[in-house]
Formats: sequence, C-alpha cells, structure tokens
Amino acid sequence: MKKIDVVGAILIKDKKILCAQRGEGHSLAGLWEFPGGKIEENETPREALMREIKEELQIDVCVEKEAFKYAEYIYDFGQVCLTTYCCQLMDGDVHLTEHQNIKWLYSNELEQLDWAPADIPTVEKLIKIKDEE
Ligand SMILES: Nc1nc2c([nH]c(=O)n2[C@H]2C[C@H](O)[C@@H](COP(=O)(O)OP(=O)(O)OP(=O)(O)O)O2)c(=O)[nH]1
Repeated sequence: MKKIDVVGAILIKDKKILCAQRGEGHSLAGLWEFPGGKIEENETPREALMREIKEELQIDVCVEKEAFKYAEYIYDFGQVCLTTYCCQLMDGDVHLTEHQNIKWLYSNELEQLDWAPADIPTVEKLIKIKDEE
C-alpha cells in the first residue's frame, strides 16, 4: 500500500477556519479539505505546507504549532497520513489556482461540508475543542 504523507493548514481569520473544495480533475474532486498537499522528498513538513499554500492560494503563511498528527485513511489510491498545522496569514489575498471554492467557517459550521474522509477525525476534534471552550 502506497503511503502518502500530506500536510494541511488550519488557517484561522476572525475565528473562522479556511475550508477548501478540491478541484475537478484531482483525486477526491468536490470534497472539502484543509489546503496543503504531499510532502516532497527534500522537504520538511513545514516547508511543504508553505510551498503548497503559496501554489494553491497565492498567499504567504507562517506555519505555527502542529495541530493534529497522522489522521490516516486508506483510499483506493493509497494510505493518506494527514498532519495539520495552525497557520497565520502573513501576506496576500487568496486567489484559487486548484480549488473550486473556499469557505471561511466557524468551527461549529464545519460539519455542514462534505469532507475528504481522512479529514473527518481532525474536523471532529476542531468542533470538540470549540465546544469545550
Ligand atoms: N491537501 C490536502 N489533501 C488531502 C486532505 N485530506 C485528504 O484526504 N487529502 C488527500 C488528497 C490527495 O490525494 C492528497 C494530497 O495531495 P495533493 O493535494 O498534493 O494532490 P493533488 O490534488 O495535487 O494530486 P492528486 O491527488 O489529484 O494526484 O491527500 C487535506 O485535508 N488536505
């Protein structure tokens, strides 16, 4: 089984979280995710995340603490291991290059979306943290 290490950004602005809908022509098209992507061989997870966010959303982010480690899901194309990081927007306006849509949602609204299966444990934890605040 091919193992695919993926990093995702939990980007928060005004208490809302950026959710991104995967574009047509990609795996899992139409499902929602945290923007990010596969870690390449020569990269640290943080470098990969900054690169992917720049490519996908045309913004610079500062990658802060790891949020949730290794949510795993076995798809027919391989096993995705998703680690998410809290990120801060540093510069730029969001322009979509790969996604078909984005939404900024409060954590209690996240369950409205049809998330990629690997993201569901992370989404549930985000909702739970908020409930406990
Ligand atoms: N970026 C990101 N990818 C995710 C998440 N959840 C999840 O299952 N994935 C999957 C989708 C992809 O198969 C893979 C990430 O790869 P990628 O974003 O670099 O892939 P891609 O669209 O460029 O290419 P492909 O998978 O269509 O070949 O991990 C998530 O929250 N963020």
